[in-house]
Amino acid sequence: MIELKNVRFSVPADTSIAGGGASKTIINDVSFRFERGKFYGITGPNGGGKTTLSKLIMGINPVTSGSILLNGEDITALSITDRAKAGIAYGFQHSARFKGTTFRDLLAIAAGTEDETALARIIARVGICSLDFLDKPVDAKLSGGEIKKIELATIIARNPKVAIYDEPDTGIDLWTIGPMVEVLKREQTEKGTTTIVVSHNRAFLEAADEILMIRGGRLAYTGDLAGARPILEDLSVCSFGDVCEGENDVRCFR
Ligand SMILES: Nc1ncnc2c1ncn2[C@@H]1O[C@H](COP(=O)(O)OP(=O)(O)OP(=O)(O)O)[C@@H](O)[C@H]1O
Repeated sequence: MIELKNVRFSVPADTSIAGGGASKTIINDVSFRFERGKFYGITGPNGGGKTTLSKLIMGINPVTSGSILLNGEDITALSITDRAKAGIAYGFQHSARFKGTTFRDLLAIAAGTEDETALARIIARVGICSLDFLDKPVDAKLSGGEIKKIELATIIARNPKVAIYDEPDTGIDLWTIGPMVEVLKREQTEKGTTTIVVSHNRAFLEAADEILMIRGGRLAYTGDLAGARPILEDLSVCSFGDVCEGENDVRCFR
C-alpha cells in the first residue's frame, strides 16, 4: 500500500524572468491511499500534474512537504534506488535507449538472472515470442512499440510491489494497446502488483479499479470511471474553471 499524506511539490521562482516571478506549486496538498493489488488510472488535463505526482512516488522529484508511506513505512527520504529496492518500479513516458546495450543485458539485470529459460518466460509475458529479440540493441533503431515492450518486460522482470507507468501507450499503435492493458491487468491479478497508470487512454481507464483526476495540482476526483465520465466527456461545460488562466492558458482548447 502506498499512502500520500498532504504531499506538496513546489519549484522555485524562475530567475530568468524579469522580477524573478513567484515560486510555483505543482502538486498541492494531495492525500491518497493506493491499496495493495489494485489498478489505478491517473488522468486529467495536460499540465495538471499527473507525471509530477507519479515522479514524487518514485522519488524522481523530492516532495517539498508531506510524506509518502510504503506499507506503513515512511519512504519520503529514500532515494530512487532505495525505493526501487523496496519494490517500486517506474516506466517513463519516453523510454530510455542505451547505445551498446542489448535487451538481454537490461532484462538480465532486471530479473537478476541470465538463465535463458527464465528470460524467455518473462518476454512471453509481454507477448514477445522470438528469442532473437533478446539480442536486439536498445538503440535509436527500435520502433516506439518495441522500446515500450522492452521497458514493460524489464519492469515485469523485477516483480515489483508497485508498478507506475507514465503514459505507457505513447508511441504504441491502436492494435497494441489492448494487449498491453491485458499484460498489466494480468500482472495485477496474478502477482498482486499495485498498478498505477498515468493515461488519457480509455482502455487503461476502463481497466482501472479507481480513477484519480488531477487538475491544477490537486485531486479533483477519485472514484470509479462512471463517476468520472461526466467530467471527461462533457466538453460543452468547462470543468476546469477554478484553475482557468484565461485565453493565455494553453491547456484549454474549449
Ligand atoms: N521541475 C519543474 N519545474 C518547473 N515546472 C515544472 C516542473 N515539473 C513540472 N512542471 C510544470 O508543472 C506542470 C505539470 O506538469 P506535469 O508534467 O506533471 O503535467 P501532466 O499532467 O503530466 O501533463 P501532460 O498530460 O501534458 O503530460 C506543467 O505546467 C509543467 O510545466
